Amino acid sequence: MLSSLRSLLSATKCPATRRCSGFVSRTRYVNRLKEDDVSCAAALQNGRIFLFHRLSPLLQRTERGTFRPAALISSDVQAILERLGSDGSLLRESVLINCSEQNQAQFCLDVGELDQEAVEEECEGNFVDLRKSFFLLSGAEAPLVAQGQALLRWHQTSRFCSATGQPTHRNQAGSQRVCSSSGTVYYPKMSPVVIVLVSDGKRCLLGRQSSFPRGMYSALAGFCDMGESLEEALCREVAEEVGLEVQSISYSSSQHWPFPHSSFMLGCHASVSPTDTQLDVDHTELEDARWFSLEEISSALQVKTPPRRGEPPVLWLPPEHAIGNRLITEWVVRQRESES
Ligand SMILES: NC(=O)c1ccc[n+]([C@@H]2O[C@H](COP(=O)([O-])OP(=O)(O)OC[C@H]3O[C@@H](n4cnc5c(N)ncnc54)[C@H](O)[C@@H]3O)[C@@H](O)[C@H]2O)c1
Ligand SMILES: [Mg+2]
Repeated sequence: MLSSLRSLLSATKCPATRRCSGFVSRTRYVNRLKEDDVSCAAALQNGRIFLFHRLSPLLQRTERGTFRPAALISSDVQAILERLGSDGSLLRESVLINCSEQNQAQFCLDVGELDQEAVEEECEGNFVDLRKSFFLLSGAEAPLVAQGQALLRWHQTSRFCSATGQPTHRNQAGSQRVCSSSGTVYYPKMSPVVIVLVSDGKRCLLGRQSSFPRGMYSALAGFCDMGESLEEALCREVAEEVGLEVQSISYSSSQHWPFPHSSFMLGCHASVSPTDTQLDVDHTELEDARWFSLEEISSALQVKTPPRRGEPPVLWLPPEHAIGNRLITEWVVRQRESES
């Protein structure tokens, strides 16, 4: 089990290899901004800002009718805030996200204290709930918006030290908060979640929670317990949710996921014996879980928009930039290879 995890880990592409020169300097620049408040304040003056309103990102419609998150110039945001009656100090609450390939620092800012419609009119866009945004944005943009929302949420819920009850203060980048009384340093938190596509060699296993949109199924997922390894969490979740014992595991890839808060999704494939596929679904966790054939999954991958109200139910899968979709697509590729 562990050897297959190791071999897949070594074969997984590093994000830097997908980029051309400049990755190292950009990475070090972002790191410097996290440590140096003066440099970060200067970067903010020339940076790009992604606006949110009560954690919903601002999206603009493109000429092609698609959507993109609005990356506003810092000075434009400052002018808009002033026109809408904010004293200008709000801009300094921006939180550093990253640095673009054009070497511009990227920040996020929640303008929830301003009138939503007035900001939308000024910015020629709309604040769209993050779940809905995820189905409207492309693969490259959704993670940026998710990261921004996760950081803003963490700041909004970490204003006080959980040990002393005293206020915490952030650095300029927003990469940490410090208790004003004890000096305890807090960093943004994530919850590790294992997501696994189980296969019996011919079919793959998908489940749905009652909260999922109608017709949607995904790979099994669950939060890791304190002290568990990834492999232990995976075996426990599969046993708990569908009553199966996993035989082997291989690692695929990972992803930050903003729901319900900040999850760190660790994606794996797992196999069960073809003679041990009888499901015993825990209906307190899952509304349904079923085995699906390659044909069923292949046609579901073609469904790009969820069925409208009143239309007959149809199997559809998580959006392309969700790791669940990636695991399912990898399984389809492997099945086709093994059958050819
Ligand atoms: N990106 C993707 O493709 C994809 C696909 C499927 C699921 N997911 C995500 O995986 C997450 C976990 O899946 P799940 O809901 O089946 O988990 P789960 O099976 O562990 O069940 C959720 C329950 O676990 C408990 N729990 C334990 N630790 C928790 C923590 N740190 N935060 C919240 N609840 C905790 C709670 O009681 C909660 O109701 C979901 O939030 C979902 O958004 C992502
Ligand atoms: Mg689960």
